[in-house]
Amino acid sequence: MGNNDEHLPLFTTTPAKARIPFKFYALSTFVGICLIFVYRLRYIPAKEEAGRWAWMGMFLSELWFCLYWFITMIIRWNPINRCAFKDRLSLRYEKALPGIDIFVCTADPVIEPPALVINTVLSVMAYDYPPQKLAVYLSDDGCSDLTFYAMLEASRFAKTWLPFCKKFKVEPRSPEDYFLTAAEPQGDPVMANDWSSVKKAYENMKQRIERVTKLGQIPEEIRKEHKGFSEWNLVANRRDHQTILQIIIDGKDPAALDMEGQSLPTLVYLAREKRPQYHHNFKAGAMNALIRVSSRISNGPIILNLDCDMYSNDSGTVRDALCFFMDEEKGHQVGYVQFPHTFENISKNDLYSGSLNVIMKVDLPGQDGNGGPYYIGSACFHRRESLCGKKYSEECKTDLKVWNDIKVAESTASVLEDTCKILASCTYEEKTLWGKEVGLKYGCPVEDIITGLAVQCRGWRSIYFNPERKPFLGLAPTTLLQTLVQHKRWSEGDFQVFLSRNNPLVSGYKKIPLKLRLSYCPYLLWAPNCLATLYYVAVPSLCLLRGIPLFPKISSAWVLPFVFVMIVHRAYSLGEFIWCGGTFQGWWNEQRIWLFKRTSSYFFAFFDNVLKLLGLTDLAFAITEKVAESDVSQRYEQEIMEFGASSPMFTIIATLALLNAFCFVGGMKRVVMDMQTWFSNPFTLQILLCALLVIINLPVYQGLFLRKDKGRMPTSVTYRSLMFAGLACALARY
Ligand SMILES: O=c1ccn([C@@H]2O[C@H](COP(=O)(O)OP(=O)(O)O[C@H]3O[C@H](CO)[C@@H](O)[C@H](O)[C@H]3O)[C@@H](O)[C@H]2O)c(=O)[nH]1
Ligand SMILES: [Mn+2]
Repeated sequence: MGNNDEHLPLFTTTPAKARIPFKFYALSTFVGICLIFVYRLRYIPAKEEAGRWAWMGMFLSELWFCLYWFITMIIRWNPINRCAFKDRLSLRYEKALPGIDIFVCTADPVIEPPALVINTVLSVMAYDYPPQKLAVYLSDDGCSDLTFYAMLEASRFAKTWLPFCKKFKVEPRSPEDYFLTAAEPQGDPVMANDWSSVKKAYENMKQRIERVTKLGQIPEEIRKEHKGFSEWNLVANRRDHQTILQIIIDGKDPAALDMEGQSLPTLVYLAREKRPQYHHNFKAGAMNALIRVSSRISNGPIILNLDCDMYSNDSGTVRDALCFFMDEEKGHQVGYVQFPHTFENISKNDLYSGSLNVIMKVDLPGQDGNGGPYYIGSACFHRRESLCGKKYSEECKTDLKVWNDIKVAESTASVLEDTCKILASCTYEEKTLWGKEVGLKYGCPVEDIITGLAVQCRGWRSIYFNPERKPFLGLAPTTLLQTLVQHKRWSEGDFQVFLSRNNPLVSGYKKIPLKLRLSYCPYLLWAPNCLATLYYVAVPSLCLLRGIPLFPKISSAWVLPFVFVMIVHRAYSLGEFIWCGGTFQGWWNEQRIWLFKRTSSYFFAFFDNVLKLLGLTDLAFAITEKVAESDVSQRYEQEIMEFGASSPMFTIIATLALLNAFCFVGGMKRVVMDMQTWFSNPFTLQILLCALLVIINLPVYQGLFLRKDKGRMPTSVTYRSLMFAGLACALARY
C-alpha cells in the first residue's frame, strides 16, 4: 500500500447518467401541459351553458396535477449515486472502529411473531464487526414474555450461530432465511456435519419458540430458567406495567463467549414503562427510551435503527455505513446514512405495489442530489449526537478520535438494569426537550420524516446509499386493506407535517436549500391528491352520462396536447418502472393501486387531518401485520386481489368502479344513438377515459360479482356501492 492511499476518500459521489433524454421528456411534457391550459382557458363554457362548473373543476384538477408533476420533476432533476470503500476503511481504522448500537423495535407478539423478531436480532448480532463494539437492543412495546423468551433462546443460539456465520461466510445472517435457500455444503464431511447440526439446532429452537407462542404463556419449567420472567408477575397488561430491562448478554462480561471462545455482542431487552394516563408516542417513544438506556450501557456513537421485520441481508453493511461517517474530508458533516427498504415477500408482479422500487431507485437518489434523503424509519444509521439535538458545526471534525475513547461507567449488568430503569419511565421526559428537540419527534405517525427533517435543519448532511446487494429485507403488506391502511398512515402523517409548523418550506427556510425543501413536498402532499383524482375519475364520466363534453374532439388539433401528455407521461412512468426492475404487469398493477390509494387512503387521510385541525381526533399508528392466514397468503401468491373485509375504503373503490361501468354503458348508448363518427364525436376522449377506468377496475368487478372465495368483496360493500353508484348516476342523468 502506497502512502497516497491514505488520502483517498472512503466514499465517492457520482451524478446519474442519461440526463439529456430525461430533460427532453420533462421539457416537452411541460409544453404539452401549457397547451392544455391554453385550451381550458380559451374554451370555458359561457355562463348560461351547462358544464361551466364542471369545466372549471377540470381546469383546477389539471392545475393541481401539473403542480404536483412539477415537484416530482424537481426530485428527479439531478440524482446522484454513492460508492463506499470498505477495504480502505479496514486498512485505516480496523483498530479504531466506533461502537455501534442497534435498535430493533417490536410492538405486538401476535402481529409480529417472536420467531420473526429474533431472526432480525440474530442477523444483526452476526454483523461482520468486532463483537465487543456491537450492542443490540430490542424495544418491546408489546411487553410480552413470549418475545423475551425468544430473546433468551436467541442469545443461546447466537453462541453457535455467530462462529458458524464466520466459518461458512454465511449470507444472509438471518438463520430462517439462510436455511430456507442455502444448500448443504458438499465435499468435506466434517463441514457438512457441522452445517446440518447447526441447521438442526435452529429448527429445534424455532419449534420451541413457536410452541410457546402458540400456547400463549410461558410453561413453569421455563420460567424457572431466568430471573427475568418474574418481572411479568407485576405486569397488569401491555398498556399498564413497570419498565422491564434485562441485559441478556453483557458483552463486557469476560464469561460471555461463543462456542469458539470469542466475545459476544451485548444483547438487551427493554419494555419501557407504560401507564394508561401517559401517552407512549408509539415508535418514537420507544426509540427515545432506547437512546437513553443505551447511552448508559454501551453509548455507541452510531445508532442503527431497524423494524423487527427488517433483517440484515448483508453482513458488511455496518462497514459500508461507516465509510460515510469516517471519511476524513466530509464524514464529520454526516448526520445519518439511509439505506433502501427492500422486501422479501413481493409477489411476482407486485400485486399491491409494495416494492417501493421507484422510491428507492429514483426518488431517494434524487433527494440525495438535492441535499440529503429523508429518514424513512428503518435501515438508517444515525450519529447519536445529531439525533440527540446537537447542531452541526465544523468542530465536529474532532469526533473521530473521541469516538474511540467513549467510555461508560463500569458496573455489572444487574446494577445497570436497576439504575437505567428510570430512563425508560413514563415521567422521565416531563419538562425535558425529548420528543421536541432531542431524539425522535412526537405527535406524528411519520416520526421518521419529521425527525430527519429536523436533523437536516440542524445543519447535518444526510446520505443515501443503495449498494449492489440488498442490505436489508423486510415484509411488505400482503392484502389490499393492509396496503391501504399503511398508506393512509403515511399520507396522513405526511400531510400533518405539511400543515404544521414543521412544514419544510417554512421550518427549513435559510437552513436547507430550496430544492431540498421542495423535494419533501411530493410526499407531504400525497393526501390532497385525492381531491383532484376523485374529481377526474368521477366527474368526466358523470358528464358523459349527462351529455356535457369536457375534452376536445378527435378532429380538433387541441386533442394533441392531451394525447401527447397522456402517452408520454405514462410511457415515461413505464420506462422508469421497468428500469427499476419491474415487469409490465407490475406497472399495470401499480397504476391500479395508485388509483385505489388516491381515492381511498389519501381521502381518509385528508379528512382525518381536517378533523384533527378542528380538534376532533388524534392521529394514531396502525401497525402493519406481518403474518396472514394460509388461504390469504395463497391468494397473494396467485396474485388474486384480497378484499374480504367490510371497510369504507372498499366502498369508495367499488362505488367508483361501478359508477364508471354505468357511465361507460350510458356513454356508449349515446354514441350509438347520436350516429356520429368517433372522429367528430365530442365525447370520444371521455369514453376512452371511462373505458380505461373500467379496465383498470376489472379485479373489483370480479370481487363484487364473480368470485366465491373468502377474499371476495363482502355483500354489504356490494349493496352499498351499488346504491351509491346508482344514486350518483341517477342524479347526473335527471
Ligand atoms: O407503538 C408502536 C408502533 C410500532 N412500533 C414499531 O414500528 C415499526 C414499524 O411498524 P410497521 O407497522 O411495520 O409500519 P411500516 O409502515 O411497515 O413502517 C414504515 O413506516 C413507519 C412510519 O409510519 C416507520 O416508523 C417505519 O420504520 C417504516 O418502515 C415496527 O417494528 C413496530 O414494531 C413500535 O415499536 N411501537
Ligand atoms: Mn413494516
